[in-house]
Formats: sequence, structure tokens, C-alpha cells
Amino acid sequence: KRFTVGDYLAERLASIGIRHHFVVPGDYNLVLLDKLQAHPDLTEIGCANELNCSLAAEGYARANGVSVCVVTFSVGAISAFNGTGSAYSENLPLILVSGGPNTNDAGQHHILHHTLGHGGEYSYQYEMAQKITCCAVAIARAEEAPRLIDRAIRHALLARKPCYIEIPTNLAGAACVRPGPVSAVIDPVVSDNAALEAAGKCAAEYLSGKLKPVILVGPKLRRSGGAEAELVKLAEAMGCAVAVQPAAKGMFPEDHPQFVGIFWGQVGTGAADAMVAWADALICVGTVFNDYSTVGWTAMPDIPLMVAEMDHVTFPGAHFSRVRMGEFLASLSTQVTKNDSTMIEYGRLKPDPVMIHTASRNDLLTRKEIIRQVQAILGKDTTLFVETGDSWFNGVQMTLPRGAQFEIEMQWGHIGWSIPAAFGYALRHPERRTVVMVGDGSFQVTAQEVSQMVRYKVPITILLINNRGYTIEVEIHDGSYNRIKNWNYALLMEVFNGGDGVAKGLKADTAGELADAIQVAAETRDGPTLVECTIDQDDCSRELITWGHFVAAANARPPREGQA
Ligand SMILES: Cc1ncc(Cn2nnc(CCOP(=O)(O)OP(=O)(O)O)c2C)c(N)n1
Ligand SMILES: [Mg+2]
Repeated sequence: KRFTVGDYLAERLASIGIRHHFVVPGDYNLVLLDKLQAHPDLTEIGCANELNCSLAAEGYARANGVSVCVVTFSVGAISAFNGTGSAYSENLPLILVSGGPNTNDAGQHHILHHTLGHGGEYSYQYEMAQKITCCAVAIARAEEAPRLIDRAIRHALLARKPCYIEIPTNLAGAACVRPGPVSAVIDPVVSDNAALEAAGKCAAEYLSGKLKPVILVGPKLRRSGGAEAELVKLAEAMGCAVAVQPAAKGMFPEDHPQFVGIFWGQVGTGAADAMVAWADALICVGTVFNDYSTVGWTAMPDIPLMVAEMDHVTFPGAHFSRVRMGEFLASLSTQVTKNDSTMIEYGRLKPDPVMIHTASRNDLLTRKEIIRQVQAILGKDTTLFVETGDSWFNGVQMTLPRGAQFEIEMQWGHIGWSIPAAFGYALRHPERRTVVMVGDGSFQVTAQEVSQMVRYKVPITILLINNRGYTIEVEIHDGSYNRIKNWNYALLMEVFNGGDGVAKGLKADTAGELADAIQVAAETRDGPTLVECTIDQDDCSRELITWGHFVAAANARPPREGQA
């Protein structure tokens, strides 16, 4: 049996740990899909559209570390660019593979279907892909396939960013040599010893004489290849307070005695805001200060920072390249001296835990009651997905027990991400209990992927919070455009079951109905359970209102002199 370009790609994908490939077929990629399907370690997962396909791959990469999405040319890839953008901004190595035109059509002024129809160059997709990936390759001759496929995959794994591979429809089945050792593609770059040593000395200087050091954890701690264990070791060697950014929730154990809360300005939790403001030294690990995580630029640390990134460390007045985050944190934890002054201060600042009153069964459902009931089901095997919307604020307020995981897409913030992303994640982690909190507006964007959860029997609990509209937008800036058509969401499961599914759609208008629905979902292991939770349109978190005000103010800043 001839070994082909498609077999080469399949072998590489399997050898870097991918077990599921997300696809939407199209006549530019069918031969390629046959080759991928033929690989014993790969399972083909069909998606309802390419936006969901790319977002499912984004979620899979959160679980698996790397993922692949395979689409057809132009009409497919341009939709998949959106999930690729999410992977780029969320630092996830998603491999976007697109079928491409037959190599005999390039430069012949042949007008091809699915394309822009100008009969000109077909490189426009590859050029667009270069903007949203760390490496884009378009294979023009089969002999180039090994070099280009390996280059794209290695770049993605090293940079923790998506890559793009275009394979013409008539090359997927062309003869190709077999791949060489996979270590050539996966072996990581290690720190430069001299730089590692110098960075350690600089850190000791930065910390010496400081009375109130605090560690601030950001989302790139995990995305950089998981230095989470080293971070706990460093924290315990220092004995200092650890605050966590909202997009990094769950990346430091929240039951750890040194965890002081989510640092999100006035809408953070615990004593994080006060502790970060009080610190005289901040060790930032994988932090991202964007407009949303700084509450419209109002919550920015105002002291000189030490910042540890995936492959470099910076201090006030110093920068060290090729210092890997994990190795740096590990070496630092052998040099620092214990200083628990911040934990003493935390003892004074620590707010009392917020006790939520338990509603009676017949009480109309409220946002607080939903939080209380979801908090009660969080366990070491739970992964909670929170969608853009008031779900961000509801989820951030919760306390994660040891082992519980939290997934949020706060940089890209694509409404609807949570449905396909949770689907992709749960396929890779069937042993975990995946729970989604998603608003009605977001749900309407990618609802089709619930039918794939039914098809592949993926037991996800979807808590659809129906507050009749785009409430997060209402709190930023209201208008008619924030109103949406209400659906009968619970009935959708009848539609998605299509006569042969067994998934359940339940409505929860009261506290009791939610409790019953959560119980049913917990017992349902052969498919998703959709629970439509109806709450009042104005029942939103105080944090969202505060945050929305400052984000609106940031959006409204007048143009600078000469910009108008
Ligand atoms: C793809 C995409 N398009 C538009 C937006 C802007 N946007 N952000 N949040 C929303 C509304 C979210 O509404 P829901 O999901 O109902 O959430 P709630 O805030 O809980 O009501 C929009 C329309 C967005 N974030 N992503
Ligand atoms: Mg809503």
C-alpha cells in the first residue's frame, strides 16, 4: 500500500498525541480525510460547521495540549479562521489543515468553485492564514510535504500558537516518504544555562529587601506548557500570597492556604485586589493585562514588575532570553528565603466567605441560586466552562475544590465558544464531568454542536442561563440590538435527538426544578443534558455592572490630539 502525503500528516498528528481530528468534509479535502480516517489512532469527529469545528479543536487543545481541524478550501477555512484566532489569542497549538485547489489549476485563470471566482491566484487563503498563525505552509509538490508539515507542527508546539497547512486535493494521495523520529518535531528548547543563572541572581536582587512580595498568576502559566507544579513549589518556598487573574482561574489550587483570590480590580474575589495593591514586589507568571482583565485599565499593578514568560524573564532594567518558565521557577524556589508577611496581612484582610441563602424549592430561580447549586456540584473531576457574558462573573465567584478545572476564553471572547469547546474538551476527557454555564445569546451562536454531543454521546451538562438577551452588552452600552428572539431552548433536545437520540432538555423556572435537573444531568452518562434556567432580565451580578461601566468608559476615551 502506497504511503502518501495524507498518511504522513496522519502519522505526525498521531505521534504528537492527537487522538481525535475535527472535520467538515468538502471536495477539496475528501482524499485527505480518507487517509486520516485510515490511521488506527485517529478518530474522525464531524462538526456541523467550520466555526464550531475550529472552536471544538480549540477546546480539545485545552485538554490535550494540541489539536487539529480539517476543512475545505475558502468556504470552510475562512469560517475556521475564527476558532484559529481564538487559539492564537489563547496560546493554544491548533493545527488548521485545509484542502486546496488541484495543482494544475494554479496560474491557469481557471475559475474554481468555493473560491472568490476571479480565476486569479489561489494564495489568498494562505496569505490570510499567515496573519493568524505562527507558521503557514502551502504544499505545492509532494516532495515538500515532510519538510513543510514538520516545520508547521514544530513551530506550533514551540510557540504554543496555531499553524496552517494547505494540501492540494491532488496531493493528499501522492506518494510520500515516511516520517523520521517524532523527537525532531516535539523536543522542546531548554534554557540557556548562563541566562538561567543570571536571571536567578537578578530575581534575588529584585526580591532582596522587599517586605511584601506577592505572586500573580496569569493564563500563560498553563498555556506555556504547564509549570504549575513548579509554581506551587516556589509559592511554598516563599510563603507569600498568591493572587490569580480571572483567565488563569484554576491554575493555582484555590484550597491552597496561600491563595488570596482572583485579581480583577473591584470585581475580583477574596483579598486579591488589596494584596496586589499592598505588595512591594510582584512576581508575575504568565500574566496578561488586557482591557477586560484590568477592568478597562483601572486595575493595573503600579509597581515595577518581575515577569516570567514561557521563554524569557524580565525585571525592571533587565531581560533574559531563553529562560524557560518551569526551569526558572524551579531554580528560583531553591534560592528564595521565606517571607510570609503578606500572609499575615491577608489574615487581617481576608473577607468572610459569601454565604448564599438556600432558596426554597418553589422560589423562582435566581442567579445567586444557580451559583449556589453549581458550587455544590463542583468536585475534583469537574471542569466548568464559563461563556462570555454574566457567566464569566458567576463562574469567577465560585471556589474550585482541589482538582476542579475552569475554562474561560477571556482574550478572544467569542460568544458561543463554550458549546463546541466543551464538546472538544469532553471528547478528550471522558473521565471528567464537563459543565457549561452559557447565556442565551451565546448559545444561539453555536447551538448546532449540541447535536454532535448527542451523536457522539458526550455527557456534558449545559446550564443555559436565559435572561432574555445580551445582558453583558446591556451593562456596557444598551440599545435595541441587545434584544434577541427567545427560543424554547429545552425543546431543542427533541430536535437534536432526531428520533434516535436520548438526550434530555429540561426547563428550570424554580430552585427545585434546577436541583432536580442537575440530579438528572448527573445520572446521564450517554449524552448531554440541556437545562434552560430562566432568570429575570435584570438579575445580573453587581460585578458585571461595575465592570461594564469601566469597560464602556475605556471604549469612550476621546481620540488623542490629531487623531480625530
Ligand atoms: C462572536 C461575537 N460576536 C459579538 C460579541 C459581542 N457580545 N458579547 N457578549 C454578547 C452577548 C452575550 O449574551 P448572553 O450570552 O446572553 O450572556 P449574558 O450576559 O449572560 O446575558 C455579545 C453580543 C462577542 N463577544 N462575540
Ligand atoms: Mg443573556
